[in-house]
Amino acid sequence: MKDNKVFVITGATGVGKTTIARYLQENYRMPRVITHTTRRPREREVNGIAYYFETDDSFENNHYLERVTYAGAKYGSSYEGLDRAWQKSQYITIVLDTAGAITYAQELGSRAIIIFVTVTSPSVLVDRVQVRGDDPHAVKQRVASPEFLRDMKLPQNLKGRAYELVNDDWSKTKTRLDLLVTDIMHGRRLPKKQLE
Ligand SMILES: Nc1ncnc2c1ncn2[C@@H]1O[C@H](COP(=O)(O)OP(=O)(O)OP(=O)(O)O)[C@@H](O)[C@H]1O
Ligand SMILES: Nc1nc2c(ncn2[C@@H]2O[C@H](COP(=O)(O)O)[C@@H](O)[C@H]2O)c(=O)[nH]1
Repeated sequence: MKDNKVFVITGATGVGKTTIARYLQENYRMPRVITHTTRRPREREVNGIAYYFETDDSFENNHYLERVTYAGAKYGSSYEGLDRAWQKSQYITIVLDTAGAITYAQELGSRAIIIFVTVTSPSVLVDRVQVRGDDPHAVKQRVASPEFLRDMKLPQNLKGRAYELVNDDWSKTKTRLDLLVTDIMHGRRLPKKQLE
């Protein structure tokens, strides 16, 4: 049986999780697990690509490995979504909040490679999501949520378990990702610390 792995990319809003998942998809052909949410689509977000957008009722029709509430909306990753992605590739990605990342670490053990993404100066995050085109009202609500503040810091349960990646400079981030992915694909273990 193939040694399936999922790269779990976690951290606060705007740190660059989705950008990292896209990079791994484009450069390493890693499919991203599409998760489910009840929040409204942002401009340019397409159903079945960004998320499966659900109503409160339809959200309940899936079988979730984990589910959370984040800034007032429901989010969940289904067993089916994970298996669909693993059918396409041994290495896949998923973008989760830190509560979801903790569950993945507990449930999947060494099959889950956890990457905790941060930035040195949190003030850049609002600028980044505004540049992305998020609705200013939604941004205000998001940065006031307890989940946003929580996800700025590596949770205790992930200390010594997650790779920490500072995404201030995109070209450095790509180099760090390339080194990590190559090591994982060759079965080499890096010590769990900040990726340099
Ligand atoms: N290193 C970087 N420097 C500057 N801008 C960046 C960098 N990395 C990502 N960005 C930009 O920041 C914005 C937010 O990135 P992204 O959507 O990947 O964040 P996210 O962590 O997935 O956010 P969310 O959790 O809200 O979906 C995007 O416009 C992206 O292009
Ligand atoms: N635990 C889970 N977290 C998820 C899932 N899908 C997305 N997310 C995370 O939620 C926040 C908010 O996302 P946004 O797209 O509204 O900005 C972010 O941290 C995502 O990574 C999921 O299925 N489970």
